Amino acid sequence: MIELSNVSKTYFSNTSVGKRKGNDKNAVHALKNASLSVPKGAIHGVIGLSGAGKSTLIRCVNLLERPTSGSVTVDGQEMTRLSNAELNRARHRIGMIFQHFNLLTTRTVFDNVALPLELMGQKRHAVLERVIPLLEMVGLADKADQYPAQLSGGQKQRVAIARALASKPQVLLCDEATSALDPQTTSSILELLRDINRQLGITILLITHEMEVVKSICHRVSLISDGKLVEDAEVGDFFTAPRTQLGREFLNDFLQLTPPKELIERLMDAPGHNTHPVVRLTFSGDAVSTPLISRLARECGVDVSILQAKVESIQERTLGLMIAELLGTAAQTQQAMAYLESHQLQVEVLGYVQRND
Ligand SMILES: Nc1ncnc2c1ncn2[C@@H]1O[C@H](COP(=O)(O)OP(=O)(O)OP(=O)(O)O)[C@@H](O)[C@H]1O
Repeated sequence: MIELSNVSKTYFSNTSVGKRKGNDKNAVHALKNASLSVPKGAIHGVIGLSGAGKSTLIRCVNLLERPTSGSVTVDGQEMTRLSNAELNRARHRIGMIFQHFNLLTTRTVFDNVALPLELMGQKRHAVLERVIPLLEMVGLADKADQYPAQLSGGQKQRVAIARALASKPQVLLCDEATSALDPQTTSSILELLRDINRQLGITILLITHEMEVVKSICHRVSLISDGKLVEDAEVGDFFTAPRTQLGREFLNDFLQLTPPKELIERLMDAPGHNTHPVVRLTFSGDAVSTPLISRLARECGVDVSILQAKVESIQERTLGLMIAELLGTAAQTQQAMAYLESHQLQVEVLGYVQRND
């Protein structure tokens, strides 16, 4: 449904032709050869740090930003080749919501939702027939005559969602749609988006910097870093086995499983006299319910001192995480790590600590 093929976007500080040819030292390469494929009916998340290029990417889908190179295809139509008139028509099939809602403050709730229909030249009775059910769907039928200033953040986003759906789009783009909302309102908006996806079959592409959003509603996720898409995975896989260091950092921040500060201060990069490895273990699937830690003691002669542990449920997959110190000789701890890896645990050595006992 949405295909980005080698999309790059460079912002030039100076629009002169000579500078555009590559001499502009202040040019920002916000997207670098990004390729992405979102099938019909999917909810796809793009996660990344601030400045990574998320907004640029999502705005390239409906050409609010025109890519510098590459192609964007939505529902079989190559957006990057359309004339302005064709692009306007194509945009009716792509709804968009924003972090700060972008409602017109001088229009009522009803009139905000009606706006895209009016712009399409629809008659009043057709507008009425479309807007009332939309307001019912987002739970705001009783607020039709109110103005945005009279609404909460969550209610404003509901109006924005109804407005985005007014032209019966097949794709909904969500630009940090819940970032300005508290956690409870965030989950109610995410639930609404999930319902819209299920009931109307609308394909959703969302950008976020929050793992919770990805965990709650996405089927698949891409990780963006410095303008490049560096991971693309099923959500369950991303949460159980991120392939990049940045992916692991997002996961660790989300799970808040970092070694205690006191331990970090004592961690050494390399093993030394009387040191023991401190490891972060990630396990999923069968490994969660297997008593591997007690087997380490029996089979490798290694004691395990557990410093932190957590079990999370992510879209019907169970994920276990643990930070532990492995106590034994160098040969024993090596054997223990190999044993864990052979049972599909991911083992990351965080460093080494000295023990004097
Ligand atoms: N109109 C613009 N002109 C020049 N540079 C821009 C423009 N828009 C974005 N950038 C730059 O492009 C890079 C990517 O910005 P973008 O807004 O896409 O990132 P983001 O991941 O959405 O960040 P955030 O989460 O902070 O909104 C940044 O370095 C940003 O400063």
